[in-house]
Amino acid sequence: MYLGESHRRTARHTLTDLSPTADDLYITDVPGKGKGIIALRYFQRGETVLAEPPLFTQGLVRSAASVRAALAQCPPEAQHAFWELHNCHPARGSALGTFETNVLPCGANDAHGRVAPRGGVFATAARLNHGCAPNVNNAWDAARGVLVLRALRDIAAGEELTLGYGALLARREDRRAELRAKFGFECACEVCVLEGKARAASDARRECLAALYGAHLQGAYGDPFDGVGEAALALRLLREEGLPVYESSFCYSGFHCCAAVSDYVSAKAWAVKAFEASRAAFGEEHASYWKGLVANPNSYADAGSLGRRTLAGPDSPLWSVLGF
Ligand SMILES: C[S@@+](CC[C@H](N)C(=O)[O-])C[C@H]1O[C@@H](n2cnc3c(N)ncnc32)[C@H](O)[C@@H]1O
Repeated sequence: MYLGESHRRTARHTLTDLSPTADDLYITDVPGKGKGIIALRYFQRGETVLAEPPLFTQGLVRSAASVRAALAQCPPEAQHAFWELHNCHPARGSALGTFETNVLPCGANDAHGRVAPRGGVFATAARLNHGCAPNVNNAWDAARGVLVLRALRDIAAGEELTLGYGALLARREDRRAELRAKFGFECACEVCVLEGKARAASDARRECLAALYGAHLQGAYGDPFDGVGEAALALRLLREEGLPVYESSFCYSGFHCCAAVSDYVSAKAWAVKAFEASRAAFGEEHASYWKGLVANPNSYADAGSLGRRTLAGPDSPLWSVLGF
């Protein structure tokens, strides 16, 4: 959502009443979504948008009693902030329902089934609405004990910040069904409101991405040339769908295939792209793995494991010529 100049002025007018918790963001009503967070300035891709400590955290096994006990240890203003939050699970009671509506991982949740050992509730980040083409990503900074939100792409002043709550590589009906079941809402994001041919094209791209993601996660590339071509195709589809959060995973496939056939020029180009995507989504520290491979792609464990061939980097014109 991009708010025009007049909306921004109106929104700024309400700012004084809403006491923003960060100078560059503010929380306000967003049509059809309850409250949401609006960027008050331009954020560059990879920039930290918010770093916030939790009000309190809980382990994976939690109950209304454990939430209430943790809350009782919090200062009164934190308790007040918690009770102000949305509860989309009223059947689970006010304490547990509010916690489960707003919890974000304090650790890594990933595609390999790793689940963060704790979850926390954050006064500002809890106001992030879901988007099927999210513009921020969340990562837990264990050293500082804060949740960090980073811009996945450039964000304009006046844009709403959105996070992916569920599986994004799925058709609209499947995404909506998951969000309805888990959070009780009909997604009103800019991808879900597409109709006709635009919606069919989006569904087809996401279905193709889901198939590629599943195969590449298992290293099922087939021939290395096909693996690199599929990775290039995936990057194009991700660009068209506004899904940069998956870029580094596909860059890994491109890198792996090129390094395996000793094409270190192309491997390096994939590693550079993976580094940039990983840093934007997860931060410099997380991306350090790629820094080493940019400098020395031949230090990769599977480097040179297949016969020598020349493939191509992610931005090679070859891929569009060949229809990838
Ligand atoms: C974690 S809260 C987000 C902040 C919330 N809007 C509020 O007012 O505090 C999750 C709830 O926000 C609403 N929501 C989030 N994303 C939405 C979307 N894309 N479309 C419609 N409602 C959404 C739903 O009511 C959902 O249960």
